[in-house]
Amino acid sequence: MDQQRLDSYQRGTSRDFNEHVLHKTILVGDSGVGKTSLLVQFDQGKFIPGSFSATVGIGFTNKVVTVDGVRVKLQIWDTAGQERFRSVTHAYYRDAQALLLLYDITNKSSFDNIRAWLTEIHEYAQRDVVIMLLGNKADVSNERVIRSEDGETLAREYGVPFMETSAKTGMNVELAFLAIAKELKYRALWHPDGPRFQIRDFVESQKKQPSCCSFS
Ligand SMILES: Nc1nc2c(ncn2[C@@H]2O[C@H](COP(=O)(O)OP(=O)(O)OP(=O)(O)O)[C@@H](O)[C@H]2O)c(=O)[nH]1
Repeated sequence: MDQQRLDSYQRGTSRDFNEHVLHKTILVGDSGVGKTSLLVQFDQGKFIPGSFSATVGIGFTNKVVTVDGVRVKLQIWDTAGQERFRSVTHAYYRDAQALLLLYDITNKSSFDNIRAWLTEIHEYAQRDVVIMLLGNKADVSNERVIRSEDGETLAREYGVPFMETSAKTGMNVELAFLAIAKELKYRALWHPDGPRFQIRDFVESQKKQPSCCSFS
């Protein structure tokens, strides 16, 4: 991009915002938390139970999200949760603009490992990367072992937005990517006189809670 176009792009007056910018977004979290399923639900609007073998290494899907009339191109990378692929996935953190960090609400160790994931993210990713915490499998209420409040408390501690999702029912799946796209668009078109956008407030105002929570 030449300087003039870069300036107009940064002022938010460029018409080719979507044409030039691919926003790299990465899905991370323990093996089996539902990263591939979440991406398939977002990309294809469907859930195929038990159909995916564990992700090997890393792969990506491009998806355009329309935010306030602007098309934001997300390049969403699905990483392998298994420990043995960790050195491969670290290399991808560096130029990521957003990270969706997942745990499984029916699996305590996937939640306990979130702190270790955040330590890795802080070590390998850019300092200003957008991070969102997602408690997935919110549809499985009878096997829930992590309360929604626990996810909220952890997210507050790290200053990141949080919501529960279900790759099965689609609950909050689009919202998670929309919120990321909105934040990235806001940053790219930031202008001191422009409207402010707070991703955490947006998520809090939009997110749906699971219809039934038998766990207490
Ligand atoms: N009920 C329910 N099952 C889910 C949900 N998301 C994923 N699953 C199931 O959980 C299992 C693991 O899902 P994957 O999407 O392969 O998990 P992953 O995080 O990509 O796993 P790795 O590739 O090993 O890192 C599969 O059997 C999915 O069908 C969900 O929201 N609800």
